[in-house]
Amino acid sequence: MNELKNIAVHVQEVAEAISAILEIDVTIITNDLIRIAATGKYKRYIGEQLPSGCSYEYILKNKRPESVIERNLSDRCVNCSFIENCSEIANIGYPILSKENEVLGVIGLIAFDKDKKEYINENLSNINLFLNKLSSLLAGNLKYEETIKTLSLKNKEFSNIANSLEYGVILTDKDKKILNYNKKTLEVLNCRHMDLNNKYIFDIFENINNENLFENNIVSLKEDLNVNNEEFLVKYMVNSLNDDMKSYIYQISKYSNAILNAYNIIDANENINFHNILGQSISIQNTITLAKQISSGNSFVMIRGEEGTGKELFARSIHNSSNRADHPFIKIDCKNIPDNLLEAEFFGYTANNINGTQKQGRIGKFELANRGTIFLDEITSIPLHLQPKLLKVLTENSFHRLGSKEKVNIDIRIISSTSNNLEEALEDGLFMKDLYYKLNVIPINIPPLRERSNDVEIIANSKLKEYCQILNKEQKVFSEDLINIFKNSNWKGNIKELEKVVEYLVNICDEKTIGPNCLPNFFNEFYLDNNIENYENVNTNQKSSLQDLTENFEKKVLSVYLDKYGNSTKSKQKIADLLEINLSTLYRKLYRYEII
Ligand SMILES: Nc1ncnc2c1ncn2[C@@H]1O[C@H](COP(=O)(O)OP(=O)(O)OP(=O)(O)O)[C@@H](O)[C@H]1O
Repeated sequence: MNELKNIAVHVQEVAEAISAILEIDVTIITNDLIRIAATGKYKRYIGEQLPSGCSYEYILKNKRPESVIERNLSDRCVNCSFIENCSEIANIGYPILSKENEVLGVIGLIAFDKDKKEYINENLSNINLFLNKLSSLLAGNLKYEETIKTLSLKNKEFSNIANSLEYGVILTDKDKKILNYNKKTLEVLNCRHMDLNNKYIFDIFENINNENLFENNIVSLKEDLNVNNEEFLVKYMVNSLNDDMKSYIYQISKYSNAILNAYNIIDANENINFHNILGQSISIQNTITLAKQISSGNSFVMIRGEEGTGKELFARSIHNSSNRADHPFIKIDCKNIPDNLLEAEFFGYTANNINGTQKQGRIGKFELANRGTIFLDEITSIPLHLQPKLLKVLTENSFHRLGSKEKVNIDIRIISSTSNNLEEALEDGLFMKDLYYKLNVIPINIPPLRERSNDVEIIANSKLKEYCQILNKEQKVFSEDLINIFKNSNWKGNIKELEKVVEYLVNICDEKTIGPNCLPNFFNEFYLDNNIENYENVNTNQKSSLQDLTENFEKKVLSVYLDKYGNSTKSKQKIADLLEINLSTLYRKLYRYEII
């Protein structure tokens, strides 16, 4: 589309102005020979195409002004398809050129009688000068129009971006007077337009710090806006061309939401559920059934089990199956947070001003978990002095942030866990009995892996599949021998440990079938230490002679040593030495058990 058409109204005004000054008819055409403005006779032809071969075509082509003073003598008119009907006796045309020297159209002055023809003829150079100025003016207007349109589009784009943001954005001038804000601002601050219009940023926030650019300021609202007593994270940026041309952008989010979002990003909790808990053994199936049964209630749950048995997995599954699932699941690692920091971790603290130094407040995990679940991991590590406070909070469903007198009401479900001997801690007075009763409403015990060796194969194979995918390796399988070793291992670290061994094997074993030869040394040692001498593994229900059992055990010992030290003659000599038998005795036994 020709750009002049975008400013057609303005072009017509220019045409009228020229005509009024020079008292000559004016027409303005585009570079595709469409008349977009005209005065006098030609006004009714606005919008129509000019005849082909007309004198303006030359101007468009040559980008130079032209004048036709003697129509019938001019070679500019001989090719014109309208020549027979044309009543013009003289004209002058001036090209409208852009800054880039592109021709946009032509301004034409037309004489229909002798007087006007003479006027043109006598004032040719002055008229040209005048038209030159007008042509530049029109081209300039076009640029201006384009700039305005681009700016309006940009403005729209920025305002749409600002309105799609998840946080509030306030724009102020250099004196911090509010100029604009996005829709989210009203929602985040829970206020109305009238609370922000014609206000300064200091009229909105209580203790906004103007020094810390780009830093998050924790601020609260001024008293009259302060409905929910919430705190906000405010970050601000300066836009500046010079000292006078300066504005500020304030990015505002609710403090609790900001922290919670950060948790949600770090903590990919939402997909974990009971279907993630593997195992067919009766003991784990019973545990899952119980956990499912109690998940919908609000009663506190205490999960007990050795290290790595899946306590957290159960806790998350319970939360995600409960009607709290849409609210946070927040884990507090009681064992790894120093005693003196645990209380602040639980309940948070308020901003204070010590020795003139502003200390920012911090929201506690109990506040963050409101309406959700707190998973208190390893509760026996909660220091004695904190236990009565915790009991009080859980009884009253409210607490105070450290340094604050204000009560914060909460609605949370506690799932606690321990892998320690809690009875011993109770006996020794290291854990308050009342707190224990409060937390232990529904006890869930997770059996260790060694008591459900049938689950080992399922879990090992499932983790193998998972790690092959994670580590981008071809799908591998475990050999039967390796599965047997796994089944007979002690797994002190339970599933967590099995998982690590599987991860190790996927990393280092290149073969498709992973056998015992890939096992790490530490595993062999662990296995030897814990299993060969582990007589608990003897199946007492099976009817076997002592000789059979002994031979079985002997075969197992020899296999494990062969796996560990290898099958070469030198290795066999080493095994014989270690087991304090002759090399020939070792060979005899290997042949007998068919493991050579
Ligand atoms: N039954 C199970 N099926 C599949 N994976 C499991 C199972 N139990 C535990 N896991 C996995 O084992 C690892 C350890 O589980 P989790 O952290 O829940 O155990 P934990 O008892 O809380 O451990 P810790 O005592 O070290 O805190 C996790 O990767 C978890 O997904």
